[in-house]
Amino acid sequence: MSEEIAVIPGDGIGQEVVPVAVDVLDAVGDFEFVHADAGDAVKAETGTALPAETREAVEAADATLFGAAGETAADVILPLRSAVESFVNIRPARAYPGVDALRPETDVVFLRENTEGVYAGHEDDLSDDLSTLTRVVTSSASRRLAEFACEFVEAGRGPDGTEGFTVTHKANVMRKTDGRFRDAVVSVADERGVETDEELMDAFATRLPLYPDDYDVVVCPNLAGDVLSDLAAGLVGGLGLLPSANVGEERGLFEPVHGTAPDIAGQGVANPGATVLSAAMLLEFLGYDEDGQRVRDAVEGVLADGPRTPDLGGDATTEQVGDAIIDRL
Ligand SMILES: NC(=O)c1ccc[n+]([C@@H]2O[C@H](COP(=O)([O-])OP(=O)(O)OC[C@H]3O[C@@H](n4cnc5c(N)ncnc54)[C@H](O)[C@@H]3O)[C@@H](O)[C@H]2O)c1
Ligand SMILES: CC(C)[C@H](C(=O)O)[C@@H](O)C(=O)O
Repeated sequence: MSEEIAVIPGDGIGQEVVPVAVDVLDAVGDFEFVHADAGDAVKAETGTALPAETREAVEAADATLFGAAGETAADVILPLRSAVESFVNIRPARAYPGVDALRPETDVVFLRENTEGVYAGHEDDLSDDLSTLTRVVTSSASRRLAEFACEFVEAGRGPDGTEGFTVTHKANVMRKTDGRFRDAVVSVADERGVETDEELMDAFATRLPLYPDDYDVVVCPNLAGDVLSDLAAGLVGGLGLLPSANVGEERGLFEPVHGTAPDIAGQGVANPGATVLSAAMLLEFLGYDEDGQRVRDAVEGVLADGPRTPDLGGDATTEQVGDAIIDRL
């Protein structure tokens, strides 16, 4: 292994959890790490939240590990997702043995459209009283996401080797935009013979907590994927456990779903699980499936036996949990 990995801790607990994930990657491989800055602190210092050299480091690297940015998050992570040309954000949410979860049966993977929707829209103040936002949906991006979703389930990458997926949307109201999204996704799945079911996203938000067993892979528009994956985090033990992979044709950016957690930042007690699990996704993206699985097993072992950080009812520090994960490796 000699791949180059760009490492951007960012702000808040990003500075605490990313070093743990780098140590984990270092323990299983021989990577070249290129450190780069982004976020609120670098903006305060230099006037820009995303320096050109950081973007260049991400474009040059084989993969990127990102922590979180604060107020400037949208100015950092959205351009970085596009710097790796990622069209899908994979967000697995599962409960782990030993972790007190609201819904221990939860095992669901969100495949979030990563380029469009309101995130690609233009926001305007048109008067003292009126602000507007446009929403962008193309058949091509929706079809590309659907192709990925089909390949994902065909390759058995979904929970329990599921062979189909759920598509969630609000095409009953946003008939043009979500209608286009829904039609494109369903027609690709039909062409490929992949089974789908559809659910309006408001009903989905009720049904997921009630019947988590009913869902394995969920394909959703960009904003819906953001909100629904956080909802799922609440079912499995919190944001400290949700990793994500922004995947493009050639490059990927891996980040926890959580943000900078200002309420606990600086205390050294953030749960590094989400970021270490993101590093496991990075390893798999680079083709090191066995190492990715080893990391996942180590995290799972520590979650089961402890030590655990306070968000999971323990009293361990980030560093102690990191050391325990590395001991298992
Ligand atoms: N990708 C990103 O960079 C990203 C993502 C989300 C939010 N943000 C930014 O983060 C800042 C804070 O946002 P927020 O408070 O809404 O969301 P958050 O994810 O930072 O925190 C929400 C809650 O979850 C807890 N939490 C999150 N991660 C945790 C971890 N690893 N271990 C233990 N507890 C954890 C926090 O303590 C907090 O109570 C905002 O400025 C927001 O813009 C950035
Ligand atoms: C901070 C924000 C731009 C980001 C998003 O909406 O994608 C965050 O909520 C996330 O889930 O990573």
